[in-house]
Parts: sequence; structure tokens; C-alpha cells
Amino acid sequence: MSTGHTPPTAIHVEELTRRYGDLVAVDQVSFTVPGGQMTGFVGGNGAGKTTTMRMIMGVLGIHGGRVRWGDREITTTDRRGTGYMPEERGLYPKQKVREQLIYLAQLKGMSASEAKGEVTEYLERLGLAERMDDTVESLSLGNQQRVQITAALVDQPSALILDEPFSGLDPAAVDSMADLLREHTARGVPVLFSSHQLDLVDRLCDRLVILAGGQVRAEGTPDELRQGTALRYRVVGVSDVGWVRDVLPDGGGGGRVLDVDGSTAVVELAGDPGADQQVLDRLVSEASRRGGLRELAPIITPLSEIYREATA
Ligand SMILES: Nc1ncnc2c1ncn2[C@@H]1O[C@H](COP(=O)(O)OP(=O)(O)OP(=O)(O)O)[C@@H](O)[C@H]1O
Repeated sequence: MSTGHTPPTAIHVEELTRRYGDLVAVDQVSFTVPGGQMTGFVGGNGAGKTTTMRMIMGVLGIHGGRVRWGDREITTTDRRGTGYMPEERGLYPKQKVREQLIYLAQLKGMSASEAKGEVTEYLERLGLAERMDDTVESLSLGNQQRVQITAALVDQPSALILDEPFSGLDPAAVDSMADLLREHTARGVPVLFSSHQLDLVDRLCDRLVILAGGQVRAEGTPDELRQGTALRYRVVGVSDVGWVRDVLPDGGGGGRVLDVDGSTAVVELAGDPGADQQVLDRLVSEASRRGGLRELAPIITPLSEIYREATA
């Protein structure tokens, strides 16, 4: 096995800017990709994700700002040790899978025998053991995607910059890919991956950067981003819970009733811990006066909602 490249403490993207003619595709974008963490990069079509990743990798000129590798400017050597999966998948269709991966690994500086060992292991773990000697073009798109990711992962990269690595993968492949990426974060590697699959990003990433119109709209852990959203609770009583409107009348009471449907209501609290607790206590005591409470539980805000609010 290769001894690999040393990961940076973090990659810092600082006020990166890129224009295409009059269009400012990436507009003073700043965020951090900490070592040992998976950072999800989300944003609608044309938000500027690919352009940002290309600038991080130095394959596209930077018009403003910079990329820092720990506490210094990123270098060509740092970039060479980074596993990059570009948007334009660059595999040779007619070459055999393993042969091609070994060739690419050798370009990174691995010896033929090291490359063969590592590539074979990855292909086996990704369920491609029986397809190693087939040409890339004979594989399904999802399997080609697995090969493409393997190309980024070999040679123990110091960082991973992956443009839509999960697109087109079946759920089992997503899980094995996520396990592989976790092995790299366990070595301290910073991982940045773009995706349109918000449920998957929510499940896999430690941090999140939301981009819209070439600008960062939100950045943080999913929990940090949720803290900025209103706290919602589901109230389930034994019978009709219309009484929640007495606890939280319109315009007062420290929150509001969003919905009442028979024995279930959804209420939104103000987000002030002390005051919220008082409202919850009032709901509990009112429910017990009215026959009892079946459930009083917070509703976890789905990432899709945070995303919608951040990009609205
Ligand atoms: N080579 C180019 N020439 C001109 N405009 C470009 C070029 N590449 C990208 N753009 C524009 O820059 C903006 C950002 O594009 P980019 O590909 O970075 O977005 P993205 O977030 O990766 O989108 P998607 O999710 O659709 O891949 C878009 O408006 C796009 O049309």
C-alpha cells in the first residue's frame, strides 16, 4: 500500500471569484473544508459548485480570492496529491477497467505493483471484481461511476474534491462509497462533495455549504443550520386537540399553531429555550386536563426545507 499524502488541517476557500464575460459565476465565495470531515456542497443548477471546485483544483483560473491549504497558500504539489473527480468524467471508454486505473495510479507516482494491489482491492470492495478486465464502455453508467471514483481514491490522497460522486449510484453503491470515504476522513482527509440529493447529503455529511447565484447562503453542520430554523413540535392528544389554540392564541403565547387535524396538531415555538419550555409545560398540563397526551415531540426540519429557506 502507498504511504499516501499528508492531509492538511483544512482547506480554506477565501473570497474566490470567477467571471465568464459579464456573468459572475462565483462571487467572493468563502468556506472551510475541515480535515477529517465530509462537507456537502449543494446548490441548484448553475449555482457555481463545479466552477468553485475547478478553481480549488487549479484547472480553472481564479479571478479573485485564494485557496489555502492549512495555514498557507495551496501549491501544485498539494493539488497533485488531491483525489479529484471532475464533472467531465475522463475515462477512456475502450480501455479495460483495471488496466486503466493502474495506469492512472502510476501517473500519480505509484509503482505498478502498489497500484495493482490498491486498485484490485477497491474494485473488489465496490463489487466490480468480475468486471475488472472488461472495457469501461461495456459497463453500466453506475458502474462506470464506481470506476471513476476509484480513480480519485487511489494513492491515499491528502484531500478529496468530488463533483457529484453519488449521482447515478444505486443505494448499495452509495453505502459502500460512503464507507470508503469515511475511511479517508478517518485519516484526517478533508472531503468536499457536491450533490443534488439532499436526503443523502443530510445523511452523509458532517458539514454543509449551500450555494446560490454564485454566493454562499449558509454554512455549518446540519444541526447548526437547523438551529436557525423555527422549532416545531407535534402534539398528539387522545381526542380533538383544538385546545392548543387556547394555549397559543394568534399573536400571543410564545409560539403559533400551524395545523390542527383531529387529535394531532403542529405548533411552532419561538426558539427561546426558557420561554419554549414554558409553552411545552403548558401544553402538557392542558393535555392532561383534557384526557392525556399521546405524543409531544420535536419535528426535525428536513434539509430540503433549510435549503429552500437559504436559497429563497
Ligand atoms: N465555460 C463557461 N463559459 C461560460 N459560462 C460558464 C462556463 N462554465 C460555467 N458557466 C456558467 O457559470 C455558472 C455556474 O456554473 P457551474 O457549472 O459552476 O454550476 P453548478 O453549481 O456546478 O451547476 P450544476 O449543478 O448544474 O452542475 C452557470 O451560470 C454556468 O452557465
